[in-house]
Amino acid sequence: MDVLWMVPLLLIPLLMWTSGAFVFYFKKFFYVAWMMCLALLAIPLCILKSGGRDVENMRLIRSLVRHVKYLLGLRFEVSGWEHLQTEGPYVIISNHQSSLDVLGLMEILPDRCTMIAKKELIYAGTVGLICWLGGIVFINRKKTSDAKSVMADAAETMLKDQIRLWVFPEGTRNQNGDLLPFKKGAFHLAVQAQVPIIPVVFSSYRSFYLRKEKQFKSGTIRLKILPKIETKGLTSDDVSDLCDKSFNVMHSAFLETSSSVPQSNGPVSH
Ligand SMILES: CCCCC/C=C\C/C=C\CCCCCCCC(=O)SCCNC(=O)CCNC(=O)[C@H](O)C(C)(C)COP(=O)(O)OP(=O)(O)OC[C@H]1O[C@@H](n2cnc3c(N)ncnc32)[C@H](O)[C@@H]1OP(=O)(O)O
Ligand SMILES: CCCCCCCC/C=C\CCCCCCCC(=O)OC[C@@H](O)COP(=O)(O)O
Repeated sequence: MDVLWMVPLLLIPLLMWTSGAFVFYFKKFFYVAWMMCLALLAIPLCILKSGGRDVENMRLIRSLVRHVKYLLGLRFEVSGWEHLQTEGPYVIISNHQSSLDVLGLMEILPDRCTMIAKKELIYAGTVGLICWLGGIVFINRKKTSDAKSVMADAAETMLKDQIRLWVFPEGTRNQNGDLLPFKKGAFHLAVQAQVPIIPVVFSSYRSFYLRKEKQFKSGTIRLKILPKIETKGLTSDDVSDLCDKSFNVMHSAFLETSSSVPQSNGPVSH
């Protein structure tokens, strides 16, 4: 009789373990904690290697992050590698569903490529510091004039230092099953630097990751690299059309890749 009260005590952890919500919180916590630890390891290595803030640090960051997908049960299927075989600077644009996008980004990140990110990211502990060391360009989304001026400087730096920049033109994370309308910054940047745009599409995460429903299963992400869009000879008057054209090709690719993503059921093989 005395031991009967222990049954719920044993059952509760068992139920939590098998419940989707427990797995969701566990995986999210693990992801953040692991990235923080990796960043802690990367900080001294980057400082020793490059002496401080340098886009070359992204090589080391990329190699340290690549295994994380296995720990979370995620698999990437990449197509269109040939479109990244472009010399010199360019702007990569991609959709943005979650902080998990960093894993896909690191799968295909070309050399000398860094990102544009919201300035709040710099306060994310060791991750913030590693972002700064990796040369990430921080913008204040609430002050368009500041963001524009930082991006104008970035256009000059791209050309001077032969740097590629990755921008999330939706301007925020979005998991509504579609793309948000694009902000214009990435297109002004490409036109100002007169460099091509390479669109990249992540298929929908909804088959394995649902933030509101607290679901985080194993799953497959299709990463489609699309043909470059030239900006040579374009001016600021062409930015709206360029933005619409980029949105349309990415929207079609998003719908196409998302409809054919394999459903996730338990662990995946790699
Ligand atoms: C080893 C262990 C490591 C562990 C850690 C692992 C990894 C770390 C490393 C990497 C991690 C990287 C992760 C990065 C993720 C970051 C994701 C983000 O932060 S997304 C959010 C930030 N990004 C953006 O917001 C970019 C997109 N936004 C824009 O481009 C915006 O346009 C804007 C510049 C912010 C302005 O915003 P606004 O809301 O005002 O947008 P509009 O587009 O409507 O523009 C208004 C108006 O201004 C004109 N405009 C816009 N930009 C420019 C410009 N550059 N020059 C000139 N004019 C500009 C625009 O045309 C509009 O005018 P009009 O209406 O007349 O056309
Ligand atoms: C002092 C400690 C603070 C802890 C903060 C934890 C930080 C997260 C740590 C690890 C996560 C892995 C790396 C992620 C970088 C992801 C960046 C990202 O995706 O930012 C969100 C931003 O694009 C859009 O934000 P909004 O949805 O517009 O707002």
